[in-house]
Amino acid sequence: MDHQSPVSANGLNHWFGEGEAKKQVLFDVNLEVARGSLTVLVGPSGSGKTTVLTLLGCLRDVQDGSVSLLGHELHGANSALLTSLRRRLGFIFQAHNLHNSLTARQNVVMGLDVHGNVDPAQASAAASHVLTLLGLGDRLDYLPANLSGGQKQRVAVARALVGNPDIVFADEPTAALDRESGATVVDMLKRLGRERGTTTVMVTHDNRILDQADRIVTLEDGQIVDDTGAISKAGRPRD
Ligand SMILES: Nc1ncnc2c1ncn2[C@@H]1O[C@H](COP(=O)(O)OP(=O)(O)OP(=O)(O)O)[C@@H](O)[C@H]1O
Repeated sequence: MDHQSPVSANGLNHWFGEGEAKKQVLFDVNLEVARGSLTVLVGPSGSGKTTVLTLLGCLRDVQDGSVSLLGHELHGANSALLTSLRRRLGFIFQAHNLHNSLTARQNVVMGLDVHGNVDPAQASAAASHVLTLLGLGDRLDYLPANLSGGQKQRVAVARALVGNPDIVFADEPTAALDRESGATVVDMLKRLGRERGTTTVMVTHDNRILDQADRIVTLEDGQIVDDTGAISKAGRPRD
């Protein structure tokens, strides 16, 4: 049915700044991600990981080269297309941006708002379900102020996943999590990959995730210098 890679970059270059200060930060990045896989971007600070993630996730305009997302070219895409594509994506960032006046469950329901008319009872049930899977079944009606950092991060993960996104983009999603919570999040992403074909692209330094990744792409100075794990394989080759 869907033989196309859900996300790919071809000859991707990117610059920040203007005039004298203009600086190229990505150089000819080529990447094709397999549906349902967990791909991890690693590399030193400043190597371009977040820039790649935000370009693939249509959070930044493509300046040069091509990004194909769910079969659509992002270079030159109009805002209507970008908006409709973003509805099919889930984002997990380190700064979890929860609404402080809303409960955990209400925050997760917000993740469904982009989908328009969702029955409130169904939305609430879906939010409860995902939060429970992430070990927060007894915290549904807590405000963020009464949750730990790790619990808040799991609420943010639930919010990203509740709408059944086709692709999840995550930037250090487990940094604030203890071992067990981190494992729960990764297990869930892997399971969604197997069962629903959800594709995850993640920036992380977390060794526990590297062990589970189907593919590890290493960036240095804006270039891919290593790419471990073939697109057609479900499991990363072990060395
Ligand atoms: N908004 C911006 N304006 C100017 N330069 C930027 C901007 N964002 C990133 N950069 C520069 O682009 C390069 C790549 O940054 P990026 O954040 O993508 O790297 P990273 O690998 O994600 O780093 P980290 O691991 O520290 O988050 C760095 O040199 C950074 O200083």
